[in-house]
Amino acid sequence: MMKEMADMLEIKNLTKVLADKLVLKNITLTLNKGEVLAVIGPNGAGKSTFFKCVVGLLQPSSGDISFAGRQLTKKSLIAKRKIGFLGHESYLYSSLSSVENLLFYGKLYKVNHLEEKIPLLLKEVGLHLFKDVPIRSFSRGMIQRLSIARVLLSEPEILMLDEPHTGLDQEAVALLNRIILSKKAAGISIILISHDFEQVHKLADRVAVLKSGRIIDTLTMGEESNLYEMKEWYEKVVTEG
Ligand SMILES: Nc1ncnc2c1ncn2[C@@H]1O[C@H](COP(=O)(O)OP(=O)(O)OP(=O)(O)O)[C@@H](O)[C@H]1O
Repeated sequence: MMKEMADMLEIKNLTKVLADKLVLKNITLTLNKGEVLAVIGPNGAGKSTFFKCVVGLLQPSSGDISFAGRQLTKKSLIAKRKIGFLGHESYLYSSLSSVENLLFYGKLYKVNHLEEKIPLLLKEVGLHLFKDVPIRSFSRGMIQRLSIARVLLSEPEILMLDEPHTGLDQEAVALLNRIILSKKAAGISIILISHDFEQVHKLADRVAVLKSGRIIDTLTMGEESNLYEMKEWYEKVVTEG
């Protein structure tokens, strides 16, 4: 039981073949409760494919994924309910308002107390003044804020955020980081894909480097770790790995 609490997500020997190419090669990773893990790596390394396999948008070619000690199967609902996935697409409906979009997803995921939760979430992401406007008029940053609200709506225990800072202004980056750190403090486990070393340094407890479909090294961040050293480590690992 203790082990189940510690290991929120356990990925063992995950592989994925796409169009005859081995895109993920034996990925083994564990995510602990309340941990922020950053996955970094060059373009095309397989980061997004890795996320899609874990959340069930892609079927892994082989390997095991367990959530709190329970194996995720092909049609597992656990992944959908417990893992909140923020990908490159917003999955939002442009003709609907913020409130309507969140109502739609809330009903889909059978979220309780939707009427109370939606205004609170829109306030949390700073969109409450635009709550009834069809989102087709939204900027990229506003869409990203609403996507974050959508992901948080079902109160996931794991957040998987694929390049969540992309397209956000400084204020929105700060807001997103506050949300990430407050969820971590509440015991939520978070995996983050990012090309932004500054944000990775601010947020991550551990950093994993994915290159050519393999995790080639990981780094545990301490109190003392600095951004410059993290970048140096990454450059070395990617050059040699
Ligand atoms: N549907 C697909 N069919 C064939 N190959 C694919 C498909 N999707 C992705 N790939 C290939 O898989 C590899 C990994 O792509 P992926 O998007 O996961 O990388 P990434 O690390 O997220 O890259 P980036 O940092 O550029 O977002 C790339 O070589 C890509 O061309």
